[in-house]
Amino acid sequence: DQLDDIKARGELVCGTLGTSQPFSFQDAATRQLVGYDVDVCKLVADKLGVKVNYKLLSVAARVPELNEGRVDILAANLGYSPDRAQQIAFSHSYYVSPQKLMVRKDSGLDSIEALNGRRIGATKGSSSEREIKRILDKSQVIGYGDSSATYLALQQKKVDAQFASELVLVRLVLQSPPTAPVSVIPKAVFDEPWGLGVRKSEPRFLETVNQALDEAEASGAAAKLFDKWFGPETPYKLERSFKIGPIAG
Ligand SMILES: NC(=O)CC[C@H](N)C(=O)O
Repeated sequence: DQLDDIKARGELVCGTLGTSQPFSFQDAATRQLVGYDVDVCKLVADKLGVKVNYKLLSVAARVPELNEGRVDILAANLGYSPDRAQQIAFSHSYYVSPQKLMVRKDSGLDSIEALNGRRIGATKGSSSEREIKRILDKSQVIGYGDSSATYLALQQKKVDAQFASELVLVRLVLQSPPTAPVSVIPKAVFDEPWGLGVRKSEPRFLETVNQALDEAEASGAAAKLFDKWFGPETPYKLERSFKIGPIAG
């Protein structure tokens, strides 16, 4: 099975985004791929005693690349949703993402309810795109290739709001200060657990992945990784509000 294959090969092929600071991105100084998703995948490789080979994927390509066997595992901002869980298996959750709406300040739109019936931009193929259609069911949801393209559409007034993970939104504003000032509506639309993705046909591999995550939780290594990427020394200054564990499906 896949677990034996990976060990024999000596390499875990991990699909990640590569464009999503602080989850997976190129370090400006070293040019290395770094981030929380990158480190979490490395925990799994270490448990298996193999090296990791990262493959960069778009948001929409993640599930097909996994199911067609071109990567072993996804560590790619992958949010749990019931319909996605029909297609792939999720590991225990290693991050919980508040999902938020960002608007232009001059729009006067300042609540989740005010956006129902408006145009909302989200990344094509993301759980954000799918879920916001369901929750704000009077809205027109427009999909863009990635979060930067959606952000541009918000700036250009092609959409009234952008829906994404809080840190994706924070990062967009830090990276390219808006020409039109924006604000994030403080109340989360929902909290999305993120997991590693594996093929449904590989329960033994999934079991080992979960062991690696659970061991990192028990040893404190997972909390350390959280602090490294999101803690007081980072621009985000977040406190860890979750523990690694099974996703309540
Ligand atoms: N833009 C993104 O990073 C998309 C991530 C989103 N949480 C998803 O799983 O689809």
